[in-house]
Amino acid sequence: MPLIIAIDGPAASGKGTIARALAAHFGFHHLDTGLLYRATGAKGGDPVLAAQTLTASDLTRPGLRSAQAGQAASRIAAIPAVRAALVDFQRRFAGQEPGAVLDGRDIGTVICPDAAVKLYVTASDRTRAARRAAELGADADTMLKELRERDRRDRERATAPLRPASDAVILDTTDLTISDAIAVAIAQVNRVLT
Ligand SMILES: Nc1ncnc2c1ncn2[C@@H]1O[C@H](COP(=O)(O)OP(=O)(O)OP(=O)(O)O)[C@@H](O)[C@H]1O
Ligand SMILES: Nc1ccn([C@@H]2O[C@H](COP(=O)(O)O)[C@@H](O)[C@H]2O)c(=O)n1
Repeated sequence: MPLIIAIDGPAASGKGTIARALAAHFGFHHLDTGLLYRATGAKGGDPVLAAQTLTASDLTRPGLRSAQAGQAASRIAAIPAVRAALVDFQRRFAGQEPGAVLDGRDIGTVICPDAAVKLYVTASDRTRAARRAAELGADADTMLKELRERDRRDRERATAPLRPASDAVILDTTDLTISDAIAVAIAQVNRVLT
């Protein structure tokens, strides 16, 4: 049985950083599920058709990490048929041996409700905005507005809203360095493995 690690949380909380580090540490596969929504939003046209026909090359389109691509992703992510079109791919990915780490918004609640480890990674919105501003070379106040708007949309949508699974461990990275946050996450997985 593959071991599944589900990592959810709001924008720029450090999910991807932790997910990549866990996958490298344990030799697991990693899927940034946000990229599926970013690529779907960036394709344009009918978003349901875009999700149904998503290809590997769509995931390498330039500009997918931009704030605009994040906003477009969160709009199309509220459409139930878009989400439904992406479920099978994510579940198949999660089923790979020896294990997989998936990060997103609904991994522990909808995609992999039986995941062995569930982390909900968060941080204060100002901290997240400052980190994202530094990453993109953007203004922190603009990023704060963008993150708040996206988080609100993600939390308030009717289908698969952003929320911690009832059995998720909350990992607040506001006052943690990247290496401290990774160490806490590794310890959490080791608790399940031993
Ligand atoms: N504990 C931390 N301390 C300082 N910076 C961090 C920390 N964790 C992550 N970062 C930085 O914050 C930024 C956002 O992190 P990351 O991309 O991992 O977040 P995310 O939750 O995956 O974002 P998104 O929701 O957009 O996919 C990156 O530049 C990353 O290097
Ligand atoms: N499992 C997921 C992952 C992402 N989304 C939506 O995509 C947007 C972009 O995600 P990032 O992780 O790259 O920031 C995000 O704001 C969500 O709207 C999702 O719904 N479910």
